[in-house]
Amino acid sequence: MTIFQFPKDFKWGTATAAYQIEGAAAEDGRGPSIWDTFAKTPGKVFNGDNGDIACDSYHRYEEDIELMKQLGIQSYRFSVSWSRILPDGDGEINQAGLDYYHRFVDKLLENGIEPFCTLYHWDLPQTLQDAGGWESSRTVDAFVKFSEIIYREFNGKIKSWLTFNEPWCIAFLSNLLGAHAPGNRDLQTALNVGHGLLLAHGKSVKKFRELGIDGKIGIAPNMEWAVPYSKSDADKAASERHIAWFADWFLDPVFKGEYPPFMVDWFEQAGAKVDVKPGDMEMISQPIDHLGINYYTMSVDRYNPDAGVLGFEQVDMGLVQTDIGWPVESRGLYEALHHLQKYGNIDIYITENGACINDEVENGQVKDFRRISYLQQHIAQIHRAITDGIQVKGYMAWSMMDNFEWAEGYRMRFGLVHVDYRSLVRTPKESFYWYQNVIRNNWLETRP
Ligand SMILES: CCOCCOc1ccc(-c2cn(C[C@@H]3NC[C@@H](O)[C@H]3O)nn2)cc1
Repeated sequence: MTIFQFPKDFKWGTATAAYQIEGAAAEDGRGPSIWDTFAKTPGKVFNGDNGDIACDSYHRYEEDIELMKQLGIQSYRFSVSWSRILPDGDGEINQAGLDYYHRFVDKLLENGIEPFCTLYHWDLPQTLQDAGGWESSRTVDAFVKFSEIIYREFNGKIKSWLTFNEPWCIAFLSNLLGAHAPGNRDLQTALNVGHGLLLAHGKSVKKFRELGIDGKIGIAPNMEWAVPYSKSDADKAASERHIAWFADWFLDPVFKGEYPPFMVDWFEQAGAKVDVKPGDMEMISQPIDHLGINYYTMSVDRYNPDAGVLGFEQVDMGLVQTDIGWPVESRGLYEALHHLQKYGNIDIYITENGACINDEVENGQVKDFRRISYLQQHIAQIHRAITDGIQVKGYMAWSMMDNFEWAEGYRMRFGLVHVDYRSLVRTPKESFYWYQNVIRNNWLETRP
């Protein structure tokens, strides 16, 4: 057996997002978001599932926080529903929305749990989408207004902040691949959306500094590690495009003030170009304090000019897969963390990592041993990176509880806690108790 001791100030946590757990979609003044619209568009979400009820955490947050306390986490990552605060995106403030998040954050603090807040986790108010979405300066300005309201309201209560969750999903999954809301399938739109959200990020960070908010702020890209299928230059270039598509396309602007030139060229060959205005890149590259990284899987890539805009296909190498079909390869997390060092040795939080394992409750238990194996492998790789001097400061398992997994609806379960969506009964899984032990010890034990 090996013991991996973590630094004494390492933060163990879990993560969720508003639309995925809250429910109460039209309660207390909340306005519709693009996910309310998308989920109710036939054929977009498995089984026609939507977030009307979800885990009903809007009403059950005290029970959820009790489970977090039992788990022993130091930090809980959540997101704010923008359309609960500004129902039409940039108009009148809905005080009931602010009141809810005060009750919620106060309950976390009462229980000694640090609130780690994501401002934007995909639920754009529909009125802003109707007005052009992230391609429009109105949405960019509205995000700055929304973030300023939350900064001012929770200054002193919330000290860890993220502007955007998974820019790749917001820009490309949602506007090139069409798999997520609003479901566009156009490369130029995707590039415009990516630039819009980066501008909003930079302007919001600038506002955060101007207000003198007591805390730290960053952004949370999702990363997929990729290796070439063969030694050919074409396959090597394909895997490099894959990695850059998810990470560098957003992190080069934030840290270097420019898009990665080789990707700019690749997209231009595909007929699309970002319209960068004077001052944009200076605004986007406001210094940040930490980086959230969401990691789930890695890929073996082969060049294929017919395989979509990026010209790579993922080769099935027979790896164990989770129930959503993602290969399990924890070494990709280690490699991804080293890849990020080119931006400097910035504080990094693993803001999402977890496994889709769809085990159900049997005799009051959920024996999700495959999730334990996944978590153990990935946490071990984090320890390996820390040993190399990489500043990983925390780990937030995705997810605290089973929830609405976007286009997959409720069939895909990532939670440490099982949710029965009919009764809304929560049942801690075996992985909950395993993680509780890791947190209590602040070390990981590999099985003998
Ligand atoms: C038409 C082609 O479609 C291909 C699907 O391609 C992807 C890629 C990546 C994802 C994905 C999902 N998650 C988990 C979430 N992260 C944020 C949190 O809300 C979790 O629910 N991470 N990445 C989904 C789909």
